[in-house]
Amino acid sequence: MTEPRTPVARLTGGTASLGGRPVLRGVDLTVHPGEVVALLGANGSGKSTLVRTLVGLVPLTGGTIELFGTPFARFRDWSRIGYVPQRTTAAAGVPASVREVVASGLLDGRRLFGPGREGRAAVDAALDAVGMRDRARDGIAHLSGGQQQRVLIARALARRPDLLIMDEPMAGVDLRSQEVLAGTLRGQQEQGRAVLLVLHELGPLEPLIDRAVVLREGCVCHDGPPPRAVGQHALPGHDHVHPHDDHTAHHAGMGLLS
Ligand SMILES: Nc1ncnc2c1ncn2[C@@H]1O[C@H](COP(=O)(O)OP(=O)(O)OP(=O)(O)O)[C@@H](O)[C@H]1O
Repeated sequence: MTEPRTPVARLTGGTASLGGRPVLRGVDLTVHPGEVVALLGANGSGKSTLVRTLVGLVPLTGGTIELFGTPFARFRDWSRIGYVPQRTTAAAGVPASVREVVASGLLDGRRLFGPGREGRAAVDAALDAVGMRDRARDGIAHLSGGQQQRVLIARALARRPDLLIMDEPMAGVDLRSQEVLAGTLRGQQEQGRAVLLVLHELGPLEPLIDRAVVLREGCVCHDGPPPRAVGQHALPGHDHVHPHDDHTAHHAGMGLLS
């Protein structure tokens, strides 16, 4: 008999409030090793809040989180988790080079993760993985939105995370960046590492998704196979608009997996 594998993340009965308003209202979510899980739902359904509770950016008001089998309060092994936040235009004001941003992904608490040479190799590998090695010395502010997204993915990949969490990585990015993202998902899958990604629709990533969890008004209304072909737009209550969606993803996305 095989040992049941410890989930990489488990949220049980999770509740959270923002600005005094309940945003998560009793959410159960489990991510197993090697799984690629999509978190779907309409604007404001609580997707970002959910992933932010998992990385400690939003406190739970009720329920429990376990990461790699360890209760949240005792979890210290943050280098096993990579987090790519929802992209904003804030990067435009950051005077850092691509390499510096990626290297910052190796900061673990107050110390650099690993010795210098090993750290540099990890940064190079992450830059290669997203096709940005040749831009390493460029300022992040000089990149397109999609390229900035790739740098943030590389920043998370530099840790070689066992759980990679990405919040709307497809929003408003170009075709090449979508391809990089799909390659990242495949790479994680092949290495038996888990991915949790917030998406507003499955789109061309659908074949790479093992399971979809759909939130509606802070509750899980579906947890199972990805809603096939018709995508998330067929789900009741779907009404998603995205502020930085430039429609590139929708028009160019079909070439993603070819
Ligand atoms: N800092 C905040 N203070 C108060 N309310 C907030 C705050 N951040 C988010 N909210 C509200 O919490 C709810 C859930 O937001 P959240 O960003 O988790 O949803 P989402 O499903 O990720 O939405 P989107 O698809 O638009 O990113 C929304 O109604 C939002 O307006």
